Amino acid sequence: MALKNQLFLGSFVHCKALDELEYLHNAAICVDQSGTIVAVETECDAVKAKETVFPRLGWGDAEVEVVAAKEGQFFFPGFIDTHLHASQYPNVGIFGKSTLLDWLNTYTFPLEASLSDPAKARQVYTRVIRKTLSHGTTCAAYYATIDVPSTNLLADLCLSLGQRALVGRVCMDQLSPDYYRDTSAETSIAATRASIAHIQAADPAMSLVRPVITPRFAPSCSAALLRQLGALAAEHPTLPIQTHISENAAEIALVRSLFPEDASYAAVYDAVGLLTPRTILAHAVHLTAAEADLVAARGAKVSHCPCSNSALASGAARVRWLLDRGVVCGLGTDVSGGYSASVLAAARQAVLVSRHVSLAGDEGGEGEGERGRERERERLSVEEVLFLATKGGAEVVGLAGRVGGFGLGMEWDAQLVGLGRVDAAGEVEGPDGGDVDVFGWESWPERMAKWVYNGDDRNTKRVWVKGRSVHERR
Ligand SMILES: O=c1[nH]c(=O)c2nc[nH]c2[nH]1
Repeated sequence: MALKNQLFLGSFVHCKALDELEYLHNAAICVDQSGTIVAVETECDAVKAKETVFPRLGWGDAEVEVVAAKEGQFFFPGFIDTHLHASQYPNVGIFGKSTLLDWLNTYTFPLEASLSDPAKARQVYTRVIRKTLSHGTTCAAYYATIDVPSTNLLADLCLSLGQRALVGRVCMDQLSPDYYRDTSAETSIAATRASIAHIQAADPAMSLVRPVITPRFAPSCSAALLRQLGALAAEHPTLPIQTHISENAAEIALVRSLFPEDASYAAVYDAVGLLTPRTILAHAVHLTAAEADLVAARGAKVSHCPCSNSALASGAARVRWLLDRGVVCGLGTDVSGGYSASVLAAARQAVLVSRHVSLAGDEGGEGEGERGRERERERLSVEEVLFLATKGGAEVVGLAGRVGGFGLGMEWDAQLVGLGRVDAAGEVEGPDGGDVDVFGWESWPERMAKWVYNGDDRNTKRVWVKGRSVHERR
């Protein structure tokens, strides 16, 4: 159905810089039928918009749908999940005491293999898209499985349900069970080509869905497969690439033993042309300084996955350290290594993990002088994790300037957030605010902090992607 022009009214909050949110109150944003922001006006209500903005845009009143945020609600850019496995969604929360390598064999490969059943794939993929949309995720970088038809189905479902996505057919030709492995590098490449062709035909302009070249991780790929994937990436210079790196100590030791001629894990990818500005590296928990510098020099990006890194006991990634080295970072839920499909939960965990990082090296006193200042810098703020969840994520998935904020010319990927309002009798008035109680005296930065620490999908009232309404909480 064709979109109408839309006028959004109320409070808008988005990231201006890494540590700075911009608050626009009594504002208006006009979004045209293509889903593009064509006007951002402050101190503007519906009457003023109709009198002064619509004529400028050539809009007649009758053609415009008006969406007004209620008192206390605000529009926020949609979240960008830079790393999750759609095929693992049924396993969220199921990992026992496992760590990465035994978790893959025990929980993950059997589930992923079972999604070659088309009915099961449709069920799981429909649910993960609806679930993530309900949490405000307007763009997701998905891993599917090795199965081409169900990978293609995931892309088709993203298009029909309206979620922006990168969709990757997983490449893996070694070190997994026989029942779940590409039979050779050549079959892996042929299957990947088939999936790329399908997704490109489904959305030729890549307006919503793009294929992404997806070597699972170095241990899953023979040297021949990695080389051929590097060649495929060179042949398709606009396609993104996604993989895992340096998540867990046993995995890093395995990479060292499998690729003894390469100086490091990052060097394995670099040697075959897979470390590029289009590359999304999930985890990056234990990178050495030389590897972080190589990643920065190549312009590759990092998806920080704090829920997964904590759940699978992989370690605490040093986000400030990566940012200081010039590595662009976003947030990933990493379902189902991560136990939640919510980017807000990942943002919250990113704050908490950064506080653990700041304790490393001594017994965690406040710290005096230089070390005390370093400690404080290591701790991420609410503003910073919201940046990672939106603008940072946009850069990670190659959509900087297009989504992640409310600038003129950007696409309207947004969520309407509502918090609980406590009345004079101590009851919550109006719609369900979930765990977030606002008394009315809080500043806006305090409200944002309350949302980050206690918010969930009950606060996500409505979601739009490219101007299309794709979720509404009833
Ligand atoms: O968190 C992770 N999830 C996975 O599915 C995976 N595969 C390789 N390495 C991985 N790490």
